[in-house]
Amino acid sequence: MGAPATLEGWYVYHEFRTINWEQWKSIAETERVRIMQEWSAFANAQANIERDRKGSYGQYIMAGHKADVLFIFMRPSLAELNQLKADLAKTSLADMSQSVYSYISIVELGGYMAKPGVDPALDEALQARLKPEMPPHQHVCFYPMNKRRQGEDNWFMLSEQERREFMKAHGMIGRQYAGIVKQIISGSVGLDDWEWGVTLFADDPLQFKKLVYEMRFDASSARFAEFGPFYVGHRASNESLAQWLRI
Ligand code: VOV
Repeated sequence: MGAPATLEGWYVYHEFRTINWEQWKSIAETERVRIMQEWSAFANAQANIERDRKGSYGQYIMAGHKADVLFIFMRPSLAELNQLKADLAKTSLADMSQSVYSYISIVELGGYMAKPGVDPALDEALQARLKPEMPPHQHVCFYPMNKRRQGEDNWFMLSEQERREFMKAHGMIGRQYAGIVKQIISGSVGLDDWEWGVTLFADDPLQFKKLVYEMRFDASSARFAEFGPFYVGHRASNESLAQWLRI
């Protein structure tokens, strides 16, 4: 036995924030407009970096009490994500909000996704999955998860063959959602509190429920998966974020 080979791509930083509404309402309209203009410049700079294929960026408005907004950043290095954390903190919108949750991980693919005899660094399709552009879908869903280590249900004590079979069945369910739900699986063992971060993208949020529920009945989730909190939201352009915040 031994750890299976994995392929890693960009580091991922999910930043969840809530707006300090009292403070936001207490400032002048002109100041709110200035803050949102400043934010748009920040977000546009992120979009340019994405266009240059040096990272990726998404901004979302979140449902429920857990967070108001989610910013997702991907970069080649952790140090770049740490710089981004500071750049974000220096914006005026950061002064009007606070971090309520964050998640650090790295885009991960099973090593057997590599084509035999082909250098993964030269496989363009693989590289596009390891360094993904933020999918354009209208909705996002994030949750962290572990694979169980309990009695008979210990994922990490299975043989490679067994794990492969479980993941094959898992992949078959996922494939039925091709073009409907896109997943970015990021590994976080040694990086954050759970073993993986799951980020799903879909135009119709109902499809998150359908997919996650269907997977619950598959052994790889039914027997082995443990889940953290779920976050769901919709994609926000600079204009729609400003509109959402308008008093
Ligand atoms: C959109 C659907 C979708 C599709 C097509 C899909 C396919 C695949 C394939 C083919 C593979 C294996 C190769 C690899 O890439 O590693 C995986 C791998 C993985 N998945 Fe997945 N998954 C999906 C979706 C999908 C969901 C919704 C979840 C959350 C589980 C749930 O119950 O809530 C998930 C989890 C994972 C994890 C944690 C891993 C890594 C496990 C490990 O031990 O390595 N995944 N996944």
